[in-house]
Amino acid sequence: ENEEVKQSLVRFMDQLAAENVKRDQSWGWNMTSDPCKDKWKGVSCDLRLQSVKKVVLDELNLTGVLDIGSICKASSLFVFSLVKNDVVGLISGEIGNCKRLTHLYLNGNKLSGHLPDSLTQLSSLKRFDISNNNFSGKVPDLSRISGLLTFLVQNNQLSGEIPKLDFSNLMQFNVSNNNFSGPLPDVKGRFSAESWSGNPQLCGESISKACPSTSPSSPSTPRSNDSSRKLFLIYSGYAVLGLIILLVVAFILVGERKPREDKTDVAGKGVYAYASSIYDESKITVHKSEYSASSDESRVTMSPLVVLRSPTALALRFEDLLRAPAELLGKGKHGSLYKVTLDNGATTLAVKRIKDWRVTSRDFKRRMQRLHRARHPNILPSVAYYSSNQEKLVVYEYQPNGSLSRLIQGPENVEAFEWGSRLNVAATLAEALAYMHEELREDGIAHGNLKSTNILFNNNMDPCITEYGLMVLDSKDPSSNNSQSNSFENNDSDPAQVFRSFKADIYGFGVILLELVTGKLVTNNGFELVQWVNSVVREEWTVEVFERGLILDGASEERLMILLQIALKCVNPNPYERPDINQVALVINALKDEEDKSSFYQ
Ligand SMILES: Nc1ncnc2c1ncn2[C@@H]1O[C@H](COP(=O)(O)OP(=O)(O)OP(=O)(O)O)[C@@H](O)[C@H]1O
Repeated sequence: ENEEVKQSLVRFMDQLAAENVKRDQSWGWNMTSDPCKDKWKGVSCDLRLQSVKKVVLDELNLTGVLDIGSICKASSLFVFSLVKNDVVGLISGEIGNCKRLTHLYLNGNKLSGHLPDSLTQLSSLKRFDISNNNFSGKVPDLSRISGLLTFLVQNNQLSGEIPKLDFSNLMQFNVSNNNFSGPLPDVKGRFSAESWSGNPQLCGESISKACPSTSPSSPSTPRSNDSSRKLFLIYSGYAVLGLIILLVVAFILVGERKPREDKTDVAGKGVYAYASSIYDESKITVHKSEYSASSDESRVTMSPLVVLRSPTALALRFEDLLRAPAELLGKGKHGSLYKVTLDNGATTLAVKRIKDWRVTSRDFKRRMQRLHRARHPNILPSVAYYSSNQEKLVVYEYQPNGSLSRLIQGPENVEAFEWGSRLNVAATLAEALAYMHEELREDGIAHGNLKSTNILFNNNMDPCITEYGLMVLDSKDPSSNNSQSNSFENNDSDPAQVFRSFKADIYGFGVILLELVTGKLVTNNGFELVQWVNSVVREEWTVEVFERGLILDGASEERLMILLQIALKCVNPNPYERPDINQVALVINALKDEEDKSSFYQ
């Protein structure tokens, strides 16, 4: 860390009034030592970048005030935890510097005062726990933090309406025992009544308390008021009617004078307006490009693109997509992938053209809409899709930071992929897959083609699973325990087929784990890698399996071995013997916690 950051960190610790804590030589947090090299108390670093990654100061009897602006000077901070101390106040400072902060745990202190507005700037935040403190006032609008998984603020004195949040990914939520008031947000009973309890002024269906009617009419209103309101309504009715007639006449006159405008030119109308307007039209005309339909004509007629979310400020249009420069990134068994550049390079998309998917447009659309609703921060959402009888396209945002496959097998000069980060990736992916399996089991939609080229790193370098649900097992293929095919004939409702496709994901995940621990190249759906690992383990040379660099870097052999055992269970040739993803996620997350603890306290 540079001197300025170090100074801020020392200031941060001084504010915590840590003098009542015995600080021995190993404590650090002074200007004469280095947070990373000298392993300051509670500090973990990115070994390659030598930057502070985590600060965990749980249960250390710390008092004083929390100068969050100073700790945020370490802009590479991911995790900040100050659980169960006696800290009383919060100085908000430049909290926005903590751009990469994903975990903020302040629970179990005596923190009071208002929450700073700058919290809204923590756009990477996933876990937020300030429960069991004395915070008061309103919670700032956090609805733009789209990846929030945990929001725990119970046992404070917070007030105002229930804060604005993006509820779509939230898994843990509790606002109980505060002074919140007003109606509950519409979250369809996803959280138990206890999560809201202890807020006497809250109302809503989920807590069986009707909200007071907002209608202004009341029996005690004087009669004269009533009649004047009636008169006002009558006159406004006439005025609106007059205005409508005027507009219709003006519209007809203008229509007669002007030549007909291009129907599809609706840029600026907003993506959703555009999507629905073209969706209602039965057909639009587009120019053929390299990755458009296989017809030889230069102009072909197609059904429209359905836009789910737009990565650009303007509406995403199919014509633009087809006309834009496209670069072929890959041509596999299941289709091709193109990098498409729009708006003179301002927007880059990845367009997957799926080969031979025999699914009706109706079923495809239903599947894509269902996938769109099951959102998770580590699952890359599709931006748009297109379906005709000959063609299925799915559009994603282009992720410039490469895939997991590239990171594992990349040349020596790409950044070292250390053991802690590998375990982190494994735990994140397991959690994301567990979430999707839970959400989509009833619909029978598994990933279908889980492999390390389909794990991409987003702008925060968080791993994201892409192409979820775009492949389906071929029930007629006897070797389909782990091979995928698009011979899809709406088998989502066949329980045996659904079972096998979910278990094929477990196999795919097992191969990814093997890649992470061995650092070896995968070919043929990982079949050779699985064979090789099994043969080495059979000969009891298990340690030889692990990538040498990991052991040399001091990765825990015990934890490597546990991860290997999980991987081998996942790639069991018998799908019935493969574990459930929830069990897998649980064990890997426990491993990760252990790893985190050992690196915090070593
Ligand atoms: N949204 C994206 N942004 C950036 N790169 C991507 C994106 N989606 C895929 N890629 C990368 O593009 C390359 C080609 O993708 P493609 O999907 O064709 O490969 P594949 O996953 O090996 O094949 P298939 O999915 O047909 O089995 C892969 O290296 C993949 O990591």
